[in-house]
Amino acid sequence: MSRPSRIGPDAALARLPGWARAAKDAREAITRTYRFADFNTAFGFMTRVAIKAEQLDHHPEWFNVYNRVEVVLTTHDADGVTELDVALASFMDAAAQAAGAQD
Ligand SMILES: C[C@H](O)[C@H](O)[C@H]1CNC2=NC(N)=NC(=O)C2=N1
Repeated sequence: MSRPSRIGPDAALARLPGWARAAKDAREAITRTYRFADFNTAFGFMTRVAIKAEQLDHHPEWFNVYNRVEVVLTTHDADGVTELDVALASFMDAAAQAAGAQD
């Protein structure tokens, strides 16, 4: 998936319960906020996602305060949402669940 083509947010969101259109963003992007037990758990999640992001060569935009991680995903190279965003979002959901995240 080196040159992903745009699938758009609706197709992505249909496969990603818990995710939403990033409404405050002028760009086409999807977002989800995870809450963990504490900072250590949140940062452990981010570390696992960072390793996956490097493998995919696809990187999240995210913001962390203590136990909260806000994520925005979009594919800069495609000017929109692609299969790479679905792949990274799905990995994040599994990692967050394994780390005991609450919505
Ligand atoms: C050169 C490198 O492959 C590109 O810049 C990659 C890196 N990570 C990326 N991450 C995201 N989210 N979108 C991209 O288009 C993107 N492109």
